[in-house]
Amino acid sequence: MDLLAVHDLGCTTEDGSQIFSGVELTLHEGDVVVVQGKSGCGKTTFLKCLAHLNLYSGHILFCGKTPKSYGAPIYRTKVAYVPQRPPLLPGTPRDFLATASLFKSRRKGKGRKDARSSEDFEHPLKIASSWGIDSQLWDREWTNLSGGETQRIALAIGLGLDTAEVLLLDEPTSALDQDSCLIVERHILDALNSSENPLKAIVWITHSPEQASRVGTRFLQFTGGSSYEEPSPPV
Ligand SMILES: Nc1ncnc2c1ncn2[C@@H]1O[C@H](COP(=O)(O)OP(=O)(O)OP(=O)(O)O)[C@@H](O)[C@H]1O
Repeated sequence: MDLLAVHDLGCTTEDGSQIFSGVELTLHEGDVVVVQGKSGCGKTTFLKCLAHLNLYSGHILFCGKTPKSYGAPIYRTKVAYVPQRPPLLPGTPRDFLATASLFKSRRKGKGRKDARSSEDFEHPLKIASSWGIDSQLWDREWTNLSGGETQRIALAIGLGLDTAEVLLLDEPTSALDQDSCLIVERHILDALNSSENPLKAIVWITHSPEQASRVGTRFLQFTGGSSYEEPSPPV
C-alpha cells in the first residue's frame, strides 16, 4: 500500500487566488522527495496541506485512510510538519514538548492526560544535544532563541518523539552553518534507515541544489501553479 497518496491537490487563498492545483505525489517507504521551486511558488503551503494544516481541494490518503479518519491531531503525529521558523509560540520548547507528547500518549491509547513518559523528553533532548543544543535552552522562551537554535530544537522534537512516519521538512537547515547542516542531514537520513525509528519517508523543501543532491531520492519541482517530478536533481 502507498504510504501517502496525493491526488489532484489544490490550494486557494481566502481571497480566491489559486496557489497551486493538480499536484500528484505517491510516497513510498524510503523516499526522500526534495521539493524545489522559486520563492512564493507554494512549497510551504503544499507541506501544510499534506500535514492537514491548510485547507485544500483534492485527496490525501495516509496508508489508505483520510486524515479525518485518524483525527487531525493524531494524523499530524504520523505525518509531521516541521516549519522553517516555528510560529511565535508562547512558552518554552519544553512546554511545547510536553503538549506534543500528550498526543503521542493518546496515540498509544493509554488514555490518560498525564501519560507522558520520561523517554518522550529524553530522545529529543539527546538528539538536540548531539547537535550542540545545551539542555538549558529547552527552558528559554522560543522568542529568545536564535534562528539556528529554534530550527534544531523544532527538528529534534519532530524526530525525537518517534511518532512521525512521514516528516515534512521546510528548509530544515536554512539557518545552520555548513558543518551543522551536514551533521543534521546525516542524522535525519540515518533515522530514516534505522529500524528503531518509525520514520518511513521524508518530503524536504530546500533551496540548495547541493543539499537536494545529497539527500534526495526523488525531485518534485513547483512551477507555474503546479508541479512535476524530475528524474534527477535540477542543477
Ligand atoms: N494564508 C495566506 N493568505 C494569502 N496568501 C497566502 C497565504 N499563505 C500563503 N500565501 C501566498 O501563497 C504563496 C505561496 O506561499 P508559500 O509560503 O507556500 O511559498 P514558498 O514556495 O514556500 O516560498 P519560500 O520559498 O519563499 O518559502 C505566496 O505568494 C504567499 O504570499
